[in-house]
Amino acid sequence: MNTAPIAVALDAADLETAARWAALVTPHVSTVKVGLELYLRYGPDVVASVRGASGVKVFLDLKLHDIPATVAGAAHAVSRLKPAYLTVHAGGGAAMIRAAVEAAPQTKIAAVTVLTSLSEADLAGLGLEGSASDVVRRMAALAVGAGAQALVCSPREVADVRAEVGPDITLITPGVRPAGAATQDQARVATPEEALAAGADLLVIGRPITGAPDPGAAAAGIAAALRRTGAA
Ligand SMILES: O=c1ccn([C@@H]2O[C@H](COP(=O)(O)O)[C@@H](O)[C@H]2O)c(=O)[nH]1
Repeated sequence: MNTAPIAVALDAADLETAARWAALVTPHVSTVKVGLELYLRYGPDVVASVRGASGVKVFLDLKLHDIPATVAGAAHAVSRLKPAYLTVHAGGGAAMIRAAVEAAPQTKIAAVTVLTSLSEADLAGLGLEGSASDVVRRMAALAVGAGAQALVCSPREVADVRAEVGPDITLITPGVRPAGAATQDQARVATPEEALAAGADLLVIGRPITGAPDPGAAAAGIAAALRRTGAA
């Protein structure tokens, strides 16, 4: 069966839970995502634990942000884990992004443009000029110019970003919530169907799946809804 273009965020407090969630969702989704909490608790071994025998793609969401030499070293260090994607913050600048790209040639470097937890008011508070879409598009152009092969943005900007960077860049969208689901700490959100229709390639979905009584059934339900609507 074809899996849905979803990366399930395995934001668990312990490795057993993360590995169990991964085993439950991998029949239905293309990718599982390891974030800072899990990686900092358990280190590199976490990747093999969630990958299991299924061969599911692993998205390493470490959001590297440091001087270019340090990011190059970190990207090189984790590239042996063979993640499909590794995140860096676009705000680290072009030289930093390029350093990551050169240090991990087998991994798609995904630049986080503007965190999906930030609202338009937050951006103004940070002194960033323009709408969220303006800021995201500026970050996207800079990151792609530095060699990033993927971008992380909210589903609300994805159509504008696609117009900015063209068809060859993988657009990844957290901030995805099925209709009626709680937004929690996400500020710029849309439904899975809206995100794909706007041009997203990979939807990051965490708590709406992992917080469900049966994460496997929740992932299967979202995947089936996307197939029904023709979105995936
Ligand atoms: O801008 C960003 C970048 C990364 N994330 C990560 O995605 C998941 C979202 O989880 P939900 O439970 O679906 O909110 C989480 O791991 C974040 O670290 C993001 O949300 N926004």
